[in-house]
Amino acid sequence: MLDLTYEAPKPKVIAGAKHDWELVIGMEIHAQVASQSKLFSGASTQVGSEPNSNVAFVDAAMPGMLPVINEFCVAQAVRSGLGLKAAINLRSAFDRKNYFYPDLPQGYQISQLYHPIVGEGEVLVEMGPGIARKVRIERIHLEQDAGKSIHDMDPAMSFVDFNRTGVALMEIVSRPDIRGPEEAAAYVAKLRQILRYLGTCDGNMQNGNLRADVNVSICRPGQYEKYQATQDFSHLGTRCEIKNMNSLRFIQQAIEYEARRQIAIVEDGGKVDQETRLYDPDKGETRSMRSKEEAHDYRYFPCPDLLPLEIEQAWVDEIAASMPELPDAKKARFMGDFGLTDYDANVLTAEVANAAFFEEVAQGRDGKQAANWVINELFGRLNKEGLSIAETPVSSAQLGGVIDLIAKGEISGKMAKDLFEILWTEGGEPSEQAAKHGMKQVTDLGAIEAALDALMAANPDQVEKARANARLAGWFTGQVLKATGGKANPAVVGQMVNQKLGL
Ligand SMILES: Nc1ncnc2c1ncn2[C@@H]1O[C@H](COP(=O)(O)OP(=O)(O)OP(=O)(O)O)[C@@H](O)[C@H]1O
Ligand SMILES: [Mg+2]
Ligand SMILES: [Mg+2]
Repeated sequence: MLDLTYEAPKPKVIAGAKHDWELVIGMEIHAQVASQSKLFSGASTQVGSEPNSNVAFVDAAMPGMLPVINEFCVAQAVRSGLGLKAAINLRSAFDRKNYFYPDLPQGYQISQLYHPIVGEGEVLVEMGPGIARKVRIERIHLEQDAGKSIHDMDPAMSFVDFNRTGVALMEIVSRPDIRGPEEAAAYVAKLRQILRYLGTCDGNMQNGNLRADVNVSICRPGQYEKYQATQDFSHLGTRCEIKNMNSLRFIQQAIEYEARRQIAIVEDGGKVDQETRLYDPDKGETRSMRSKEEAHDYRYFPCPDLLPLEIEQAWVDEIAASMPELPDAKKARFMGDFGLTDYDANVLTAEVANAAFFEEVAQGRDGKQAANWVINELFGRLNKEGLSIAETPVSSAQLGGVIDLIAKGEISGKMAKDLFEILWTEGGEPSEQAAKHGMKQVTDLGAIEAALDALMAANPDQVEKARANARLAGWFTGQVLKATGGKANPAVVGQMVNQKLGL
């Protein structure tokens, strides 16, 4: 495997009225666990069902109902942890996080504050070829999602849908190692990519399947290094937490706005209050939701309904043995085995299904050529039509067939594009379609020779001129190509012309 060595990108610096400021960002990502049933009940996690149709008695907090842990959700959390190179805690425990809200029938959320299932890990976030930052993961804990309040159905009433109540979430908490808006977006994108490779979260941000709480603070240059050296947070500024972001673009806008807001406060001699804020994309600003003083007292305590969660190392090892190849490893392998550029390798490994398709096309063929065809022709066309790779009308075998015809000199690169178009609309076997549509280049030496002989016989003066001046031989090549309707292979014709003219 190729060893990718990286240098760290520079932190973003914002010039205030008085000083330069650096950004410090830490994220809490809520990722919905990909699972058929909920964390503590057998109710379905299906989205788009009739409201309140996927609700077990325990989800609705009926008296006397007890939660039963879903082993598959635990396995998914372990798999996610392994994917982030994190320590797996063989013993973890659930706590009650108490608060009152209409979409939370229990009046508490079962979460893991003190003993999360996953400990420290890391994510490599690339900011360009050879430039990447390691973002440390502090922990991943399992918790229940809440239901959904619906306020827009009736002007006078509110409704509540408990279908999402009790669905398993992983809260993935990073250290404050992210140093700018672009890095923050790249971090979320990378995490999403890893989870999708692992199959532990669908990562559909629009549906809120993956959402981020973004913690932002500012500090003077040099302060962050002191924090890094000591892990002492007092070197950093006070953080504000922007809740529930589910768009990479808005995450960047919110961070930028929030940093400038904090800089203005501090340069004005004020102090940043630690508070929870919301981003309003229409106004492009964050506003306060609640300050530290108003913060919930969650009255955390160990959930008496659940025993501590004990898992065995052998089970963790079993999960580790079934891990798929992850994005960084796949990218390095594509660059090494297929000679791809950093850019092409990123594009081809962005989604695991795309990577698999590319590998089928590239196997036993020229990797760079396969990459060009997959990225420029296939992905270009899929994008234009709004189709996913699963819906492609041209299979990997068909695309491979097109590349083989070019490699054998049977069709030209230009014709190959026409052939691709035919396969896209009509389907069929590439070689047969090329023949049927008269695309195959004449590599039949007999046919080329006959055309050339006739041409030389009809133009004795041209023959003489070309023998005296080799640069005029190209005329014959051009004429033969014309005579064969552009289907002769130019290299083959050129060679034969030289040979016949004795050049
Ligand atoms: N000075 C700071 N600047 C930016 N981010 C910070 C700073 N200090 C801490 N953070 C980040 O804030 C996040 C804190 O998340 P954590 O889940 O530990 O606690 P919380 O936000 O207090 O609790 P809750 O889960 O109830 O929101 C982490 O991602 C951490 O890296
Ligand atoms: Mg948190
Ligand atoms: Mg938080």
